[in-house]
Amino acid sequence: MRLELISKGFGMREVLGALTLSLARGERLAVLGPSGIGKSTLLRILAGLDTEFRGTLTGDARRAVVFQEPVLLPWRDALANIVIATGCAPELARDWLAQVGLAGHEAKFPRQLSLGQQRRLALARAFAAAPDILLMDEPFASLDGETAARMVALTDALLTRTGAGLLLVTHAPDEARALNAQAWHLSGQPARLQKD
Ligand SMILES: Nc1ncnc2c1ncn2[C@@H]1O[C@H](COP(=O)(O)OP(=O)(O)OP(=O)(O)O)[C@@H](O)[C@H]1O
Repeated sequence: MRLELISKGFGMREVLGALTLSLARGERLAVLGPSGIGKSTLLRILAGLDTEFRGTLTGDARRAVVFQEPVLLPWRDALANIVIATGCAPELARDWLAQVGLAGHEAKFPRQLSLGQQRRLALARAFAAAPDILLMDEPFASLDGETAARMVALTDALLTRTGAGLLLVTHAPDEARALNAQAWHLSGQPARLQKD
């Protein structure tokens, strides 16, 4: 997957300036920067969720996105949340639930799960889609320290096991380090990407 961005703005305001970013399976990249700089905007472009930009996005990598809020279907149980979103077989969904430590929680509804468990369900759903690249937007924010550390370790293990690439948007350099992700910084107005 390769993005050659000329610019991205909202209305008259240019948020992102020219930048080039390539990412393949097995590669890990973290995009850091202050609040409001354009990190989520960049992730949404890479995810294919925002096509209103000047530039080109090329490649046929399968992508899955994990947002800060788990964005689950409230009236469907954990298993159905994965099956409906990905179209995968129930057995595969069950296997992914087990891999994120949610075996036995298949029939629970999102409101019956803690925030940490909901985040793990969202992670299982993302991996069940068999992505080449996992795009994560502040996925560890607002979890307590221990839960966040466990989730980072789990993400690291699943990325290694599946060979998926990672683009992580975060405020936290230590998350990038813990995931062995190369850190890039967004700064300036309009924002540019700089290697650490
Ligand atoms: N749909 C939109 N319409 C108008 N402006 C927007 C829209 N989405 C984002 N922006 C603006 O673009 C800028 C970048 O926003 P973005 O959410 O990408 O920043 P961020 O770096 O992800 O911030 P945070 O770390 O707080 O999530 C902000 O000034 C924001 O107000």
